[in-house]
Amino acid sequence: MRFSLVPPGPTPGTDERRAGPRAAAYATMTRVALTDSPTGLPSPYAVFGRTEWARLSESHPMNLTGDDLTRLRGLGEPVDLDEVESVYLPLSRLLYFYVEATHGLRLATSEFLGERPTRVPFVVGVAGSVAVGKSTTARILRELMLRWPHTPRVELVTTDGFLYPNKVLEERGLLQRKGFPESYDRRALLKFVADVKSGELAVEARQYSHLTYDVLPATVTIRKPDVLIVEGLNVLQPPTVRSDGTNTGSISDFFDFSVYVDADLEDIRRWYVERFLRLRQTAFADPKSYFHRYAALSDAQARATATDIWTRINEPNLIENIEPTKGRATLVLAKGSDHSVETIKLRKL
Ligand SMILES: Nc1ncnc2c1ncn2[C@@H]1O[C@H](COP(=O)(O)OP(=O)(O)OP(=O)(O)O)[C@@H](O)[C@H]1O
Ligand SMILES: CC(C)(CO)[C@@H](O)C(=O)NCCC(=O)O
Repeated sequence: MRFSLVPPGPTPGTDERRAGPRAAAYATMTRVALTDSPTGLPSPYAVFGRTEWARLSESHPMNLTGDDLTRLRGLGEPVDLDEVESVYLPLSRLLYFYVEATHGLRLATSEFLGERPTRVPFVVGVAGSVAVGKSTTARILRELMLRWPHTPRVELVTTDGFLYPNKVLEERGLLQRKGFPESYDRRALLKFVADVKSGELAVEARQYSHLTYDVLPATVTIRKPDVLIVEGLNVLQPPTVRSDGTNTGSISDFFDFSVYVDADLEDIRRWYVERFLRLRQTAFADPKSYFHRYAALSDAQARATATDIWTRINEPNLIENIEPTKGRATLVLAKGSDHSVETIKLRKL
């Protein structure tokens, strides 16, 4: 890696302590970045260990309580307050800077065009595999943003609501491809995000039920939020060119920031299977659950069923469609086998 790509900061081990926590974190990043270039090309990411990253929250107060976290945590997600403080609080601070800077850029465009400036919703994408914990990540980020000064309106929408109904998936032979890009009404999703971003007063978001394993008839109205978080497997998919030469467009074109929640494939598979085992006592026990028939399975049978669903559907989707979009994210949260975030990669180039 060329030296010029290393960000300005104190020389490691010399000015580090004197220059404060941010500089110390930079110094660590520099050391990692120098060894993080397997292709020989400069990596666009600065890489932080959790301790170094934690220092970047400066002295922002942690105002999320244990009760808040219990409400936000997904099934089987062990995220604790220490993780919120060391991983998500600095990220919330960074996002605050991004929101302000993006608004500043828009003001410049308005001034150039001689138009009255308007506040455009800031859109954050959260991507990653099924069962990696992205819904919890999205919910925690929302909660921290809600605590910013001036209490912004932050809405969270999952792309699951834009899956085609099971009936349509069945007709198209896509029921075993749920979560693959073609199983979503991508045009409706794109229109939804574009409408929110263009300042429409009220935009309808479709909803999904994991209980019935289908989209819901009722929509939810999104009214001019300051921040919109869009969480889903394939939110970072690039646009593609149709056979007639036109471009499909992509919701990621509307993102101002994106997060990819990453972990080793074996770990995610294990989390998926363990969650499936736990769901037998909770969601599957409900007769309305699409998976109710699985509630009575033994551990071994449940493991086999979950592994089969994972191997046929979710794993190929991760490998073919989700993982390849990782390099498009502004920030990658890499989890260790115990589910906790170990490394944070922030796009700098
Ligand atoms: N079959 C199911 N029945 C009921 N709830 C489920 C079912 N599958 C997943 N869930 C719950 O729905 C939420 C979203 O699940 P989904 O598989 O979309 O997760 P995800 O966003 O990949 O998960 P995660 O939040 O773990 O990344 C999770 O909190 C999960 O516990
Ligand atoms: C709804 C999705 C696609 C994404 O959340 C996922 O949870 C899912 O249902 N995948 C299909 C295979 C499975 O049932 O796990």
